[in-house]
Amino acid sequence: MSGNGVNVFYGEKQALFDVDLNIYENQVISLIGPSGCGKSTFLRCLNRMNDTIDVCKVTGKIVLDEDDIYDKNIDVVELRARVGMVFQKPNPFPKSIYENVAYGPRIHGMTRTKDELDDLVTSSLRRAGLWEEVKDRLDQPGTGLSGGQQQRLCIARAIATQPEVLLMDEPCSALDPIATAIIEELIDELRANFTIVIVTHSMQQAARVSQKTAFFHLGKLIEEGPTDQIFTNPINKKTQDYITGRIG
Ligand SMILES: Nc1ncnc2c1ncn2[C@@H]1O[C@H](COP(=O)(O)OP(=O)(O)OP(=O)(O)O)[C@@H](O)[C@H]1O
Repeated sequence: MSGNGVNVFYGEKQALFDVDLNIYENQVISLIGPSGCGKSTFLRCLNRMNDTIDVCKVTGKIVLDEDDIYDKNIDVVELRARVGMVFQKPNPFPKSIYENVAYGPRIHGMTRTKDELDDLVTSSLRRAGLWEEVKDRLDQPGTGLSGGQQQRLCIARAIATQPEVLLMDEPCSALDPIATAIIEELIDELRANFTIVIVTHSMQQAARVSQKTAFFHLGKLIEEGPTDQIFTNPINKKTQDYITGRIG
């Protein structure tokens, strides 16, 4: 997936300026930068989540495989199945654990029989590292799980539609250190099957989970590259200032 010359405006205010970024398959890329620099705005462009904000206008081109995702013929519901999203605060539906995961495959007609749907729910919960903890209570409400379990349920829900790309907007910010460590391990495992874009405020987290890192500042993509290089040998002075704590 890639963004080319992406600009985003909220009314008169421009939030992103001419961003070019390639997102490579089966890698985790972290978007980092000080508060308000446009990380979440860019993330939300990738599955047209910004469409839900009236005053928001996106220009430029974002391509998934060969498809321009802002083309008028793109079905946005289908796009969001191909580019799934996990939010900052776990937000399971007020439904059973099973139904949370079965919802997407059902509305997208991905399975033909109940057995197939059961298999998909099971495999999604397994991949999200939650199966062992919930297999005996699939009919209980998702909202009854712990915060970390709820976030893994949301990950299971997002991967149940077999997306190509998974977007994560500060997925651990509402979690304790143990739940965070579990999610970070999971992100590393999921990389085998999905491309992951994660917004994080934690440079330690970016260093732990991602192969690529992109640094944003005041709406501009300042620098991107292999995570090791960004954190040990950044080219741009602004990146250096950020990673050493001088800005942000
Ligand atoms: N719905 C909105 N309406 C108007 N302006 C917005 C909206 N969402 C974001 N902005 C503005 O766009 C800019 C970028 O915001 P964005 O949330 O993308 O930054 P961020 O880097 O993700 O910040 P944070 O780390 O604090 O979440 C900010 O100036 C913000 O105030």
